[in-house]
Amino acid sequence: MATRTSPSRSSGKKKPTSSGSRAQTSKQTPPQQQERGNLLARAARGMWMALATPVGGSVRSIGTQVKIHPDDRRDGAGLVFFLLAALTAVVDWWGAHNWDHWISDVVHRVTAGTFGWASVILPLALFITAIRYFRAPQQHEGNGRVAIGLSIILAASAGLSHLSAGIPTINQIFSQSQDGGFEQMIDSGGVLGYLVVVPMATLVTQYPVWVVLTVLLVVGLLVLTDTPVRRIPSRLAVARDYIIGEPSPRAERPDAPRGGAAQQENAEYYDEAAPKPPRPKTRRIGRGKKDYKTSDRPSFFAKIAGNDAAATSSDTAATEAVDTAAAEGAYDSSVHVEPIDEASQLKPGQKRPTRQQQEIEATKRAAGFSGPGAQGKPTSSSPKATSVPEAPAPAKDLPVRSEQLELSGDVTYTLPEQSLLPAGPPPKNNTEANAEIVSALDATFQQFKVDAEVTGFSRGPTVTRYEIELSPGTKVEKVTTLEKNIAYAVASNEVRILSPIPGKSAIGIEIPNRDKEAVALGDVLRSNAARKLEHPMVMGVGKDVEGGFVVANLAKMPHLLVAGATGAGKSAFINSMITSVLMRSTPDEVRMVMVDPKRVELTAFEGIPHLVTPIITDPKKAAEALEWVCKEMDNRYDDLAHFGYKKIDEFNAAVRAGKIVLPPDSKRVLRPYPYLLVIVDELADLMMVAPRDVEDSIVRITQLARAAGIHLVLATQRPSVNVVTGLIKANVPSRMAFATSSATDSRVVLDSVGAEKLLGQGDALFLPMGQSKPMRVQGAWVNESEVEAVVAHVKSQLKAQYREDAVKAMEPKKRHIDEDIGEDLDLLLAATELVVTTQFGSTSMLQRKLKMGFAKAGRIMDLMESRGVVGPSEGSKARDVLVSPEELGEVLAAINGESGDDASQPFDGAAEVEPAESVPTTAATEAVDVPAHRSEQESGPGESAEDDWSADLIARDMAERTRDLSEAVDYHDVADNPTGSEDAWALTGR
Ligand SMILES: Nc1ncnc2c1ncn2[C@@H]1O[C@H](COP(=O)(O)OP(=O)(O)OP(=O)(O)O)[C@@H](O)[C@H]1O
Repeated sequence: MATRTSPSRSSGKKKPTSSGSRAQTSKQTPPQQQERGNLLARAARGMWMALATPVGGSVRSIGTQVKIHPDDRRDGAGLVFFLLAALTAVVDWWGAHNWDHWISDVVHRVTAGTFGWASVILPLALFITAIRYFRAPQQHEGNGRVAIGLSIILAASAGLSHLSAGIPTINQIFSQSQDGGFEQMIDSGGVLGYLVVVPMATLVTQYPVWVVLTVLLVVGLLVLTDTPVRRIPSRLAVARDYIIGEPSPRAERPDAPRGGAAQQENAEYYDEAAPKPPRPKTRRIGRGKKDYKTSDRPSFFAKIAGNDAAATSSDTAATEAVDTAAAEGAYDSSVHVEPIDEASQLKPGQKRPTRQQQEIEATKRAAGFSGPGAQGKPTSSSPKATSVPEAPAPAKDLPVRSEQLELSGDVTYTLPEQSLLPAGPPPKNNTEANAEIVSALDATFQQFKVDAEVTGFSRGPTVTRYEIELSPGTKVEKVTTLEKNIAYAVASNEVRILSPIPGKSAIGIEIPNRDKEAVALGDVLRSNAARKLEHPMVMGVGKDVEGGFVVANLAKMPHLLVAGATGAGKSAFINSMITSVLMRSTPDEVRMVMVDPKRVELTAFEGIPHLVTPIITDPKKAAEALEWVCKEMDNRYDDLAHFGYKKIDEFNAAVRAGKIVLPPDSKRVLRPYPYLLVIVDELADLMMVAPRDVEDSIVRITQLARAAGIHLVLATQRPSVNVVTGLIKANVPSRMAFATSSATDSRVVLDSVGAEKLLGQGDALFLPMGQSKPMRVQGAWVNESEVEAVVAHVKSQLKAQYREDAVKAMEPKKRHIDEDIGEDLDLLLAATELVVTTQFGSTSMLQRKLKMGFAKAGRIMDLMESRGVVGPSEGSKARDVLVSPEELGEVLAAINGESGDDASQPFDGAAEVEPAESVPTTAATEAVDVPAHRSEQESGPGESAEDDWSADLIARDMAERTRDLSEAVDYHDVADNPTGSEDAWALTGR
């Protein structure tokens, strides 16, 4: 029944249902249509890109191959301009407008109607634009220049065409027949020509207009080709040489004297703050090698076509000289921050923010405000951005450093051009988001009846620091206790309060920008701060909270710890660091060892000539590499001691000056030592494999290597005390903390809280050696295509020549395993470790712990006896253990056949060693003696040695953290922090 009634019921409701479904259908129609529309648009776009991508690829492969990261490509737009160029060329150059076809007619009327006779240059302009889109879409500055140059040329040409046609006016044009009028427009300067000429011609006579437009045309050409007026003769010479196919004689004068004409010409590229005019730094490396010369030919043609790198090198290749000024004095301290005001002109003791204060005062005066220092309660005034972030410098060469190493051989090594690192977008100064925050802060102060006001702010790329001034008699704590309310008012939980801002009688409130900006590495390296430094180890760090550029000298740090949670920006920082060094140093000045256990972060740098060994990805080999670095350090020290120098820079200077005289029978050729930069991208991976060896090597290197020119950069995403041990920390004085996952991690890196509140993506606290408080910076960013371009340039100059001894040091060691051990090596190692660490020589313990039978345990015990690990059997009693835990590593190496000539010998030191008096009891003590050679294989399956080891480390970690926490509480008490919050920014630095 139910089955029968059901259809009737449904039929009874058929009408409404169907209408309902219709209604539903009609309701769904717009989204469906929209979706279909989206799909169609996506499909069309996909097809267009499928066409455009191969065209773009082909254009990029012509001449000097250009590599551009897929994210940066603009092939779609490039193809549009390319097709437009082709269409206008067919119509306006090859007379297709006479074909009597509506398409050619429309195109001709649009182009010639707009530009008149100047439409003949339109295809060229469109073609140049297309090429820029294909080959240099990321060079915003260059593209802007080309667009401006082309616009000026088109406007001036249209104007000149209109002049030459006798300046027809609108009346004349339209007084004739309809067609005739438009034809006259086409035959003169088009609409554009009319608009350019007629206003001028009504004011003055024709002749000055001719002059103005001709000058404008020349200016357009100069802008397009990026040619300063002074360089016109040299550019013309290059153009002539290019046309007649002769190399420019200017490029072939590597010994051109300093300060020569060419150099002076270059000087105009630099602002006055730059210490020296730019020249490409060229070095000669490797005897008998091919002579690499920068070709002068591409020049301005290359500039237009988007190959600015080649063009700039050709501009500057005219000069090469060997600088002789000595090093040390010219070098800098470790960190330089580009002041955003005229700090350099301040008198000693004068406070830096004078200009800011003046500005604020001016603002206040304008608003009728008398400040708290003057008359009590502040009235409202509109705060201004107290600093104007520095605009990025143009992409030009850096000045050549005064110290150039005298290198042997015939290879001319040219540093990468600055244009390989394009400029970033100009910094924002004062945005709507800032104004909103200012009013939110003021409202909060009013709400809580605090006599304070926002008097200004300095905007950095990631955060803005708002400056708060208090009325006399208002406690600072009234503002600092409002931290949570301020965070609520500005809808951000990342608020930090600095009380006071160092060097100012003002409280700083740092609030993240809603409209953040990236900091391009190119801009940092072209900043005045970087230009002033000549050291090859100077790196672009980023920008500080006030928008000033921060650069640092890695050699002065002298070792750096980089830490932060995953995704916080460590790898980006390391990429920027290596790229900075590649931009500024030849392989003979800086050599590098790169350890990349993650295997992906540093691969882009594989094969660069600065490398001493191929990039090391195996953590075990990395431990060996660190040992090699220790040996290299020892060798350098031997030389320093032998020749009586204290520092490698002094030794190098003496070698270059020929002051070091070798004994007559010596065959050695003395050469300056390059700086050695050792980069470890994940320290934790190394510490897992061989904690003691790695720690030992790092501590040795960090303690001594500075004078030997060896510098370590250690990065880790696990800044816990078992990775960054107390010893490592004590010897690595400079720190770069990206966002950490906890305040404890922040304390491990910086000895203070603060890093856990960073925003990620390059936001960092930088604590260079000797500074008491960390500085907040936004790390410099270099994208993959920029890295690729720099690496390609460097590799094109020279192939990597790895150091044989370094490569050999990492080859697996030959092992001489005793025959009587046979297959039982792993068991013997595990048993030795067990017996020595427990100091208990019992066969039944071996049976239990290592899960082996009685016969096997007896045999292993005999093997240990024959190697002096345990004494002879004493019946049912446990055997004496003759090796102390301190000697375990040595014994294991001997059994493992790793100790060279003595490998096959039984360990014979045991007899002289007193058995350890007691087994270490506390976790912390045990952890110190944890053997370096444990592995899963070596430990028994039931009670894994790895587990023991982890437990030890956890115990150590706990101990350290407890100590840190207690210190934190002490510090907190001392620091008069009424908020009771350990996280207050006021406490972040010591
Ligand atoms: N300086 C920066 N400017 C802008 N964005 C950045 C910056 N640094 C990092 N980022 C962004 O953050 C992402 C993660 O950065 P990065 O790979 O360097 O992190 P990480 O700390 O090395 O992480 P992991 O330890 O997992 O490798 C980058 O892909 C990038 O989008």
